[in-house]
Amino acid sequence: MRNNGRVNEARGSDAGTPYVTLGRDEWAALADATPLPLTEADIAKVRGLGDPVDLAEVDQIYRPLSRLLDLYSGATGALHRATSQFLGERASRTPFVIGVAGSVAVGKSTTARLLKELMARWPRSPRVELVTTDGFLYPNSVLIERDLLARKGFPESYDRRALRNFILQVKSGASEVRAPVYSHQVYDIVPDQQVVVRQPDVLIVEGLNVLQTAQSREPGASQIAVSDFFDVSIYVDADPDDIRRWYIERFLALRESAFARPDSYFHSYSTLTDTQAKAVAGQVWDTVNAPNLARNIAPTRSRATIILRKGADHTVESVRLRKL
Ligand SMILES: Nc1ncnc2c1ncn2[C@@H]1O[C@H](COP(=O)(O)OP(=O)(O)O)[C@@H](O)[C@H]1O
Ligand SMILES: CC(C)(COP(=O)(O)O)[C@@H](O)C(=O)NCCC(=O)O
Repeated sequence: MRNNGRVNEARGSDAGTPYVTLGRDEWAALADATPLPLTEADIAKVRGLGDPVDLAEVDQIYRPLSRLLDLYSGATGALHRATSQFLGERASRTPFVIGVAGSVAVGKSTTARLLKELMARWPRSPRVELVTTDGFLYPNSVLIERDLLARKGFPESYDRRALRNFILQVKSGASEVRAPVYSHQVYDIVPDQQVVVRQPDVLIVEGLNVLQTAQSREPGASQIAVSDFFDVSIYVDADPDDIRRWYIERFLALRESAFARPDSYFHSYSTLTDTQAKAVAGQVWDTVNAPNLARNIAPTRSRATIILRKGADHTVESVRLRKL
């Protein structure tokens, strides 16, 4: 295998799994020689609250990832053209679709936003759109009616059919597809607001449950899941104890920023002491987000094409790449 002018032995997959695991340095060496197209100011714009991602992390982790995705995008396009040729049809435009999954507070949004910026700077300047699945959560009124408000983020709290149809339409090349919008600030779907996606070259779909399979238990349910439309998927992974800590630290920081605004659903939390805020955040984590991670999200990790494993300081320690 050629790599930056060097020749490596082909790596075997990890015993009993379809993955090969690369340590941080080994992974970083796989970037090509092109310079990082982002500056510290670009990174500051996409960095999520509490996520310390910096230039070194983007250079060592995200630059090789962008290169791999560029290769995958080219190969997927070729496969799509082969299908069209076989069918005797003119190849239609279809976006390359990437799923980004992982727990609440693991930093998926930062990963997805960084990829958007990097991919938009590929030589052919593709149009990259990013959609988060929170827009497909049922409104609070519906969640209350179904006794699901304390399960926000669980698979059943989403309108999965609408999300699936949204991706199907974008992938089918529809000229304009609309998605609802969720506000963390008001903790609900925003009425009368939509995001409009117009024939992107790349679509990134980011959310907790994007790697779920179809719910075959539901009578009459479609056997097609959102994940069936992904050309590549990325799972952002970390030790649940670290994620719990990040969640609580972010809650403490939000208390002084987002929660302090009067329109915040959590405005009453803005006056909590540190001890009280830690207890509230810990309780939300333990009763909602931790069970969702254990029951619904973590079991989907083994379906991802790429697993980014973060250490306690949020930096990526290793990358697992599906080889088989
Ligand atoms: N209560 C909140 N108020 C305002 N912003 C929030 C709140 N909770 C989360 N966020 C922001 O929403 C985004 C998504 O958060 P989350 O679903 O936990 O995913 P992740 O941390 O993996 O990106 C993050 O940028 C986070 O800072
Ligand atoms: C909005 C979320 C469900 C995440 O949505 P996603 O975009 O991942 O589909 C999550 O951030 C959330 O608010 N969970 C509810 C529990 C909590 O307040 O932490």
